[in-house]
Amino acid sequence: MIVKLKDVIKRYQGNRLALDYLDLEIQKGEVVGLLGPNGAGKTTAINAIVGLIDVDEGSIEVFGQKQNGSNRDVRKRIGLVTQEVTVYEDLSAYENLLFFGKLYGLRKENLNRRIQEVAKLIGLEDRLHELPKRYSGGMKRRLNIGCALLHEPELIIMDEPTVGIDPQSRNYILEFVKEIAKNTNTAIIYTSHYIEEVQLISDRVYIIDQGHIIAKGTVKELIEKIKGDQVTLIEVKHPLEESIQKIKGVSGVKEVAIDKNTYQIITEAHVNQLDKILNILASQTIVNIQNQQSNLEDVFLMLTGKTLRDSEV
Ligand SMILES: Nc1ncnc2c1ncn2[C@@H]1O[C@H](COP(=O)(O)OP(=O)(O)OP(=O)(O)O)[C@@H](O)[C@H]1O
Repeated sequence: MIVKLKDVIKRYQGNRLALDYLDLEIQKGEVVGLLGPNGAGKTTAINAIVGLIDVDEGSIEVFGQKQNGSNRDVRKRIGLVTQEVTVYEDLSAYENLLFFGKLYGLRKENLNRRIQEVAKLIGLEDRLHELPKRYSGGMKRRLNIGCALLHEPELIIMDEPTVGIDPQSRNYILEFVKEIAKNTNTAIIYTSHYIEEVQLISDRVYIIDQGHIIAKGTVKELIEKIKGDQVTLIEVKHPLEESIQKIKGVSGVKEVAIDKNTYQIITEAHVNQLDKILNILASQTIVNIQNQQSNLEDVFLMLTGKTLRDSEV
């Protein structure tokens, strides 16, 4: 087992519970997606795994050793990509890689070989001698990730690595995470509040909400949970909060939420209550109605009664 968290509790000032009996396990070679809205506890969980914060209760083992924050051997085997980009803007990309490589104890041929390999992986081999301040946000992000990969860590942790970057860089990152997973035996923890990403790259997914794992399994297993349920999306011009309760009152309706201008409604299979629902929405201008196959977003909605997005702060 690469990582094992059991009943971990973390309280911040004011008794705010960031982790609430959190359990998490990651095996060698697995890509694990940690999916949850902003404030769910993803970063806190990562900081606890890496040993950057102390937790109040529970146990954390990394590479079979108890995590106590001061074990340098454990730190050296982890590649951490934090939410903030931490590259030196006044050093070239090459010099950044050189600097971080040395920090991890790489030397000479080994260091050079790794810089070339990583530069290729992150797609910056042609722009290695430019200053990152001339890069796009996405390129800086890729360089930042590259710096954490040089020492061939056995565990890579990426905290929302695609937030706020261009789609090209985003695809690049997703592709090379998949490539690392395929070609090496590295365990990867990838946090995100983008369902599509997690769905695309994870072997297993943990859904976290309010510091607690509310569901786990492969994407397929999670979707199985609501298999048979129907998901209906009704887009209106001006959705009304009060309609949610009314729709929930229709028999066969399991969960309702509003995402932007769209009511997301999960109903039991073979129950057709569309006419009743449309009656409730009679005073609202309907733009579009569609039925869709269930996805992880719907699993989240079923489990928490809210969409991933409306939990954002
Ligand atoms: N240093 C801190 N002091 C007090 N409260 C904190 C601190 N760090 C996090 N929290 C709180 O703990 C909870 C979990 O935060 P955390 O950053 O782990 O969530 P997250 O899922 O990573 O969200 P995000 O994607 O926004 O970073 C939130 O309620 C947050 O406000």
